[in-house]
Amino acid sequence: MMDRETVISVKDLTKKFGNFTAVDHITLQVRRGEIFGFLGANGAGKTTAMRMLCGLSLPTSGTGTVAGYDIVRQAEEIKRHIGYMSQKFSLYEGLTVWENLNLFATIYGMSAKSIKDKTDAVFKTLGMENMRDVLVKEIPLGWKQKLAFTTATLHSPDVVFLDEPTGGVDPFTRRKFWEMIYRASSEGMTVFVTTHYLDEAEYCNRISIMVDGRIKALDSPAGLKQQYRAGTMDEVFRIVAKDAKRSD
Ligand SMILES: Nc1ncnc2c1ncn2[C@@H]1O[C@H](COP(=O)(O)OP(=O)(O)OP(=O)(O)O)[C@@H](O)[C@H]1O
Repeated sequence: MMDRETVISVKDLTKKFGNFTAVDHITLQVRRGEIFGFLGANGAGKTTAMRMLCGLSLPTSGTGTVAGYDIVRQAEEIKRHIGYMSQKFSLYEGLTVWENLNLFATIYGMSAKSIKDKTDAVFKTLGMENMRDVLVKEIPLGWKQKLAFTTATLHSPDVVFLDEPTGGVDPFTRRKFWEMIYRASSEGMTVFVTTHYLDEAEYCNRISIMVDGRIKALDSPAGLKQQYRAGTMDEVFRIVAKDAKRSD
């Protein structure tokens, strides 16, 4: 039986495309408030696995629950209880910062009052008050990422899935983005994040490393470094992924 603090739990999750097994029997559990890093080389199967966890794609076999809902039978419920941000985040470039927030909040079914309270708080925390009426296409990438994270979490989901959320920005801007992740996690939100930046892997509570559709390693950054006698996560990753066949 799953305990109440387990927010993601999957067993032998598998996805095949024809004869090709993109995700091969992965098993993992993630706790409430945990920051879980989902690493793997290109083509390892991260996005495919994440889509199944978000209720966007059905597994070929295996079982699992996200936020207490069954990934096969209750995909629609899952979509309501999670947030999702991908690298090509879904902001509307031709709308202002405020209009974007308002649009997503309305889609989530939030009341006018809670939209106002929440967005006022967001502008304040992010120091974005003076960007309220600026078109999204005119703000820097780092701000867009923060805004995309904010829109993905406005409805206080149990889990937020972040697919390479900080692609293309410098280490300082990435660090700032991670401050938002920590804040969300300290408020009890579970964060499931893929990244290619191994410095970011160090910020996670636990990490799994996928190779050719399978989870080859899973532990805290310190635990993995110890296990592989490595000084950095970069080294750990190279050791674990060295026999990968799919990486390009
Ligand atoms: N709809 C599909 N049909 C056929 N093959 C697919 C499909 N989606 C993904 N694949 C294949 O499954 C494998 C895993 O892809 P996936 O996008 O999940 O990897 P990833 O780990 O997210 O990689 P990246 O870091 O490059 O995004 C790849 O070999 C990909 O070509």
